[in-house]
Amino acid sequence: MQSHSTKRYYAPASTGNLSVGFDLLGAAFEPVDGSLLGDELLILGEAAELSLQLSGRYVHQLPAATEDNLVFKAFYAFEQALGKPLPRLRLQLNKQLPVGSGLGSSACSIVVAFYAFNDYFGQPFSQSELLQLMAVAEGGVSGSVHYDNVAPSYYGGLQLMLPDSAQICRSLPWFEHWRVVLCYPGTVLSTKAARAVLPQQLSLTDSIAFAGMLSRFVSALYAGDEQDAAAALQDRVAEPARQSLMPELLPLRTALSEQGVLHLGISGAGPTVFALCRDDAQAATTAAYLNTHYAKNQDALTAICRLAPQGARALAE
Ligand SMILES: Nc1ncnc2c1ncn2[C@@H]1O[C@H](COP(=O)(O)OP(=O)(O)O)[C@@H](O)[C@H]1O
Ligand SMILES: N[C@@H](CCOP(=O)(O)O)C(=O)O
Repeated sequence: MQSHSTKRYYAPASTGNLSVGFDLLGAAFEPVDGSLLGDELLILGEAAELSLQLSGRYVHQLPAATEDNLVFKAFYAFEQALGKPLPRLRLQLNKQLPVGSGLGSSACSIVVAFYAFNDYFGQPFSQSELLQLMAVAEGGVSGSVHYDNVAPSYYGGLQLMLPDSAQICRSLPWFEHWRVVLCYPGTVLSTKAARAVLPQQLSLTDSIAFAGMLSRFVSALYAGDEQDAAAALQDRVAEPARQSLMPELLPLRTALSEQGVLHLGISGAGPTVFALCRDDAQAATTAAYLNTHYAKNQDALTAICRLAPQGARALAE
């Protein structure tokens, strides 16, 4: 039961890379049916000890020890960054995103936690300071700092990372009628493991292709050229190395492409795939197709989404 002083916070799921922007591009998504696809954190009150209750559809995928939970770690990281002791909180994490899924699950818990602590303790950190704390925490999980999940989950929308810029990232335009079907098969693939297969170096040809395709995508978004934007969704960095971890990707892409789907790519580090659809009708048939041909077990999740304009936020109590 919630007490009167309970505060509720939420952060949305995100797709890192969006095929064309390895570690540099990420989008927050929300189901078109109005449901929430993301983690929720409740601050139930204050107490002598920090505590965390766990609930939600994917609670069974979380580490058994509370101390290993990223929400717990986020509290201590927040306190350390602040440089003064904070009152201990009674927390509840409603874990609605599968872990090791490619839906930015670790980032989502990190983002909702830092957002909640910053709000609860009177906004001691600016947005970009908070985002940096989130990215460092995410780097602790995946093995290297990358912003392509924390930035969209925090700010919402489609975010392009801006290396060496104080602003860190910037929102890009999007085609409002586009739909994205996210399909998580129900099997776990850790981001760390999926990063371990990546090449340590790119050839000059691949480097130019990577920069070129990302530029083409961004330029097409600004030009309002939907066809060219979809055509630019090509991954020259991670996908070639990760195909062996996701052998169903190419056959699924071929089948969906024959049905007119604009693109099928790996969401984050996988195993979730995202299908870019031109409208609601195509998204519905694509969701049914992926549910039949890619979902593996009861943990599987298929959602028809649109870009989430809003990221982390407080929910009505
Ligand atoms: N609240 C949490 N949400 C997600 N993962 C968590 C959480 N707390 C701890 N973890 C651990 O963090 C790691 C997240 O794995 P990762 O492959 O990065 O997931 P994802 O790709 O879905 O973000 C796992 O080892 C998981 O046990
Ligand atoms: N750019 C990262 C994105 C990882 O996303 P996740 O949702 O799988 O954690 C990568 O491709 O490694």
